[in-house]
Amino acid sequence: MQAKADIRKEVLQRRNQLTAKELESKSFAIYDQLKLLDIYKQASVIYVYMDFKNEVITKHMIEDALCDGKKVAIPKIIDDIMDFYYIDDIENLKSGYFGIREPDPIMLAKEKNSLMIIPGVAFDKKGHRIGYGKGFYDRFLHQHEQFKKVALAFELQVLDTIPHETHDVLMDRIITEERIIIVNSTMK
Ligand SMILES: Nc1nc2c(c(=O)[nH]1)N(C=O)[C@@H](CNc1ccc(C(=O)N[C@@H](CCC(=O)O)C(=O)O)cc1)CN2
Ligand SMILES: Nc1ncnc2c1ncn2[C@@H]1O[C@H](COP(=O)(O)OP(=O)(O)OP(=O)(O)O)[C@@H](O)[C@H]1O
Repeated sequence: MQAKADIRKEVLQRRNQLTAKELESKSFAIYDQLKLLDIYKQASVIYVYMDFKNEVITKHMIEDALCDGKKVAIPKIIDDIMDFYYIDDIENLKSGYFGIREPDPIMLAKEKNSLMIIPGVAFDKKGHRIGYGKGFYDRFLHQHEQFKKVALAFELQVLDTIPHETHDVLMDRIITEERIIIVNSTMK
């Protein structure tokens, strides 16, 4: 099996080759599927990343969610710890960690069992995830076990199997532009 670092490099290289048009259309297809899920429709709060580089675009989701009256919480890294803060306007995000747009750390989000929309570099069908290698999501999710974890990824990011460790937290669903991978069928 390939080492995590090799997989990260290879998948990022492939994801970087997507054109702006492909990014848009695939991201819309993913958002369209997410919108149909009961867990999304019923969520009054969503924890979601602000897309950067060639991640699945979340901008429209954030704008729609705020418009629909959902509370939206976005991650920010402070002293090497990731936490989530509510935002009321996407325009108020500021360039932070590695240039990712982050919220002002004013309203700390403290939900325990909300829906979390998770980014990543590579996934496998069993719900394993490789991120940028800093373990931010793993650590956060270990401390917040009750979140419903829905990952967004392009099909090119889903591999048959990826190396995993005991501290890895599994995704419940992975949505790509082609399918929804159900890892945890008991999640409602
Ligand atoms: N949109 C988004 N926000 C997020 C995350 C994420 O994956 N996506 N995170 C999830 O943890 C946290 C930030 N984690 C990060 C960890 C490392 C690097 C980083 O090293 N970036 C370098 C190298 C990338 C590469 O390997 O090519 C860079 O961007 O130059 C960036 C973000 C919190 N916010
Ligand atoms: N629950 C945890 N507690 C303590 N350290 C952890 C935990 N999870 C991950 N780490 C550490 O964080 C580092 C990166 O972990 P890993 O390679 O799993 O990150 P990743 O999932 O690719 O990245 P990220 O979550 O930032 O997107 C490793 O050194 C790992 O030991």
